[in-house]
Amino acid sequence: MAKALIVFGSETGNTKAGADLIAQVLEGKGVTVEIQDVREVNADVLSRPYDLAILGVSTWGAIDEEVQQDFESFYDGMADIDLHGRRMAVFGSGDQGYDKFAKAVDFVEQRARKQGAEVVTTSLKYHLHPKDSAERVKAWAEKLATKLQ
Ligand SMILES: Cc1cc2nc3c(=O)[nH]c(=O)nc-3n(C[C@H](O)[C@H](O)[C@H](O)COP(=O)(O)O)c2cc1C
Repeated sequence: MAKALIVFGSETGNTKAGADLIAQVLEGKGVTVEIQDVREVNADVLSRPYDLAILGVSTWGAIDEEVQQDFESFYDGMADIDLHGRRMAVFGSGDQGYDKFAKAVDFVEQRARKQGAEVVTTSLKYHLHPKDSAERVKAWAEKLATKLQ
């Protein structure tokens, strides 16, 4: 059975809600999912033998590679990890009212690629709570599940 890791950083719960929804879809497809709050892990967790690591990060300011505050040390730690051979995907909540919508997702995706990871699908960005984008979020998770077959 495929194993996926989801690590999320979430200030007000919007990215966490996405993580929960994605986990629910993957589990429904028979994937074993471990969800971790980014405050509880460091980037070394990405070296463990998951079939897919999914990173969820929200955006609080979009300058100088800014990521959600709890995610900062994990993001810094990613720079020291060889991710060749690792399969990853990235998602996160933002607010479409900002010029740079959900930019932290791009920063994390770029870092994953730079460290050698294969990013298996286009990163997912949604506005605020995923309830208004639930179908799109679920479709994204279903696409991830197909990558694990
Ligand atoms: C001070 C502040 C700055 C923010 N900056 C951005 C931004 O630059 N781009 C964006 O898309 N959203 C921005 N947001 C919106 C958050 O990303 C959005 O509320 C998101 O849903 C929070 O997700 P979380 O609860 O998972 O942390 C900002 C919010 C606050 C309060």
